[in-house]
Amino acid sequence: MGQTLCICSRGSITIDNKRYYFIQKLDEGGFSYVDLVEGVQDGRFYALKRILCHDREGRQEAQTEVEMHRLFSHPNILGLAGHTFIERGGKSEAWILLPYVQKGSLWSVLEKLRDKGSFMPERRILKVLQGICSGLKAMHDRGYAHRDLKPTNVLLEVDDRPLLMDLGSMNRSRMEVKGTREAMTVQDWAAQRCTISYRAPELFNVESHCVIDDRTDIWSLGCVLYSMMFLEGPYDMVFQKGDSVALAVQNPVTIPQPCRSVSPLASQLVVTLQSITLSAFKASRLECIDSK
Ligand SMILES: Nc1ncnc2c1ncn2[C@@H]1O[C@H](COP(=O)(O)OP(=O)(O)OP(=O)(O)O)[C@@H](O)[C@H]1O
Repeated sequence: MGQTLCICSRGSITIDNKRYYFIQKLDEGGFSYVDLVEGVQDGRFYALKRILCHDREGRQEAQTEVEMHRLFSHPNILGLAGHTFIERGGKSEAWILLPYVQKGSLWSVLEKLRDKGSFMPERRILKVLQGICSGLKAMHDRGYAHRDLKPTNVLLEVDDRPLLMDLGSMNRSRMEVKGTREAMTVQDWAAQRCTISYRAPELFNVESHCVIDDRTDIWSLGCVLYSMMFLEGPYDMVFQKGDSVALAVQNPVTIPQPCRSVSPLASQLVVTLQSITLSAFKASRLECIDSK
């Protein structure tokens, strides 16, 4: 995979000896451009994610993203259709070819509901949540964490089957931090790679002796569930107002009142998910203090 590529004049590209026509731009992420392309042989649509790698580290990160897609063959994790690296003017660009998911991201679905003054029925929320949990579990079972779970990183198939995507921040779920320097490295990495309003508390101020694990994803999962229930993330407003998210995540999450359309059980679930991770985080801090 990733051996050959040519860019032809009629707006087509070749990856692994297969030709694809450029159709249109799809979206832009923080690290990439995403275009819609069509396979000449199979007539299928694909999303071509292009990541500009500024240095060797950037290239390695893109390579890791490719490997993470390859590692999983799961109904709730986006697969890989092909990839290549191209070199241009001393810089390299990673081209990651992914199956195109027409309905788009969970976030775009939530935005449309909000614009219509509508909401997501609880049954639908639970179905999507179950799929997300299943994809996350597959990652955690193999010793990896997603680290950037959020509604823009979940694609929805027409039947609402969620697909976890943007695997560029994934790494081994257990990170043992030994000393201030390592703590700063993890904290700086999290500041770049884990979206602030879905970032777990332990990644804001990384302790100098601690273990970071896959509970960071469970925190983000709680935020995603909250977004499905209230059509905005629990810390979106805090961030938009310019207040400190790092501070806000230390306190219990607030449920908008009056709490429309969701049962007390569902609101309790979001609070529980987050309090589990927050208390685990506080307990691990106490262990750190004790062991010093
Ligand atoms: N396979 C796909 N099918 C449909 N749309 C896609 C696909 N892949 C990406 N997109 C669209 O492109 C957007 C950006 O993709 P992606 O999140 O992978 O980029 P990114 O640069 O890593 O973004 P960020 O780091 O800002 O989350 C997605 O939110 C989605 O709207």
